[in-house]
Amino acid sequence: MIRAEDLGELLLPWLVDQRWYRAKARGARTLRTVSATPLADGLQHTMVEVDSELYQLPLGTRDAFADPGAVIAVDGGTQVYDATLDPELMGHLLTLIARGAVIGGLTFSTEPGVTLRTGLRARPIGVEQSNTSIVYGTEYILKLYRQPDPGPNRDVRLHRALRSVGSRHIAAPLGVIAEEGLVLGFLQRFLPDAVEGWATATASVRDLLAEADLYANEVGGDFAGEARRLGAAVAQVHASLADALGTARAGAGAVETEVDAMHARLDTALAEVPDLRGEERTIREAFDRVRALGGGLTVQQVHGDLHLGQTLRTTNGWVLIDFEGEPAATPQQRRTPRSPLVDVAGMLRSFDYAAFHLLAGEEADRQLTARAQEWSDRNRGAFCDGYAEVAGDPRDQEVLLRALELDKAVYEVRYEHHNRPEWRPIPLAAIRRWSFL
Ligand SMILES: Nc1ncnc2c1ncn2[C@@H]1O[C@H](COP(=O)(O)OP(=O)(O)O)[C@@H](O)[C@H]1O
Ligand SMILES: O=P(O)(O)O[C@H]1O[C@H](CO)[C@@H](O[C@H]2O[C@H](CO)[C@@H](O)[C@H](O)[C@H]2O)[C@H](O)[C@H]1O
Repeated sequence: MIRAEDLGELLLPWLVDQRWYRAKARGARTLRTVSATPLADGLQHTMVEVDSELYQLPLGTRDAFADPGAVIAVDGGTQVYDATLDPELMGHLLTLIARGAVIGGLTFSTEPGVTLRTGLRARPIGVEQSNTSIVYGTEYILKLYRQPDPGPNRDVRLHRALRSVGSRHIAAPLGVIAEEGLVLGFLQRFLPDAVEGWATATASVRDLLAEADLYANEVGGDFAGEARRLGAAVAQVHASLADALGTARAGAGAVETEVDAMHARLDTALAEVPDLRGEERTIREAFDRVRALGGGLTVQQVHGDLHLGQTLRTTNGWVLIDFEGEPAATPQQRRTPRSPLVDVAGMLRSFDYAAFHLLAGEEADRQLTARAQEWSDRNRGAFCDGYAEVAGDPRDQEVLLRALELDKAVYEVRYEHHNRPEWRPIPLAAIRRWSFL
């Protein structure tokens, strides 16, 4: 058995370097192996506690692993590495799910009625992610939650709920890996023809910025039709979630709690990012206007962390992925029903990101800024039009929508500050633009 403690000195800096390691700013000091389960020759499933937070770490061991860059440590002449990078070892996981295996405390299961094909070539998806996903052939994708949530897994629960009412806008859930009630892995249908919404949207922005003399509706890569269809798809997902899991009326007390939470998130962001201070008053006023709405709000389960990177355009329309909810929220907060406008606000912010990301860090150019603004307005509008074709027009709830967008932008300023400082000007500039309205 490999004990993470024995690899401590090498494992800790490696962990802090991983995109999925959440407490980057704090670093990592202590390490404890919580469970170590051999799953196959050279594959050990490991749960470790890093400074009292639980992480999932499948470890591989070989005399010499093909990718020397992936090696974490050498233990008595054997290389120890991140097993998610080893196609053969990841192939075992699919076999275990297909068989419904139980090994130690780990259970592998398929969803009712699902029969899996095994022996498919496994490959890591290879994009920067919060978790780690492995693709099997062109058929399945397995997400391994790096920091699994205690209690019911929201991603799995919401996918099952959407599946139960026949939603066309998700990738079908196929199987689960769990340990003592903790969901560690989620297998879904892979959509091989899918293109990320972020990629298609930003290609369209590039087209526009390259065409000095054409308007957004005249360039080849106009995105407004897609933005409208995406708006309709998001509204349909909201309707399906309401069908499957119900809606509720959040009374005045719950609205107060929501507004207080926005202020608290702003307090945290202000303490970490002083650049926000100039905008504090405008943001707080926008939050407080929500208190005056009275009458309460209709709330339900929503996506919770919706942006263009969580949308896939397939030949059959738009699909939403990753229903874990906002990474910075606690599991309890993520489970609390919220207004569907939370997702609308997330998408509207994302159109603004797509429009302005090419200009971040550049000397302000009035012409390019105006073009980016044109793209943003056109596509934000089209998204709301599409949403309104299926449900109420989100723009009719202007006060709430504005507060939620600002709340999201504050979250983004903090997110970028810690993860991509060069992108921090994108949400900051958006907040400043609103400040001058
Ligand atoms: N069903 C799927 N079919 C095709 N690609 C997918 C599918 N699910 C996820 N992806 C790809 O994997 C990436 C990461 O998936 P996601 O669920 O967002 O993981 P994470 O929680 O790690 O961010 C997505 O951005 C998308 O490119
Ligand atoms: O890792 P997740 O997908 O759960 O979400 C986190 O990372 C996102 C960045 O990948 C971040 O999204 C922000 O950047 C996007 C462009 O890369 C943009 O489309 C989003 O609108 C913007 O919020 C997300 O906020 C964060 O939770």
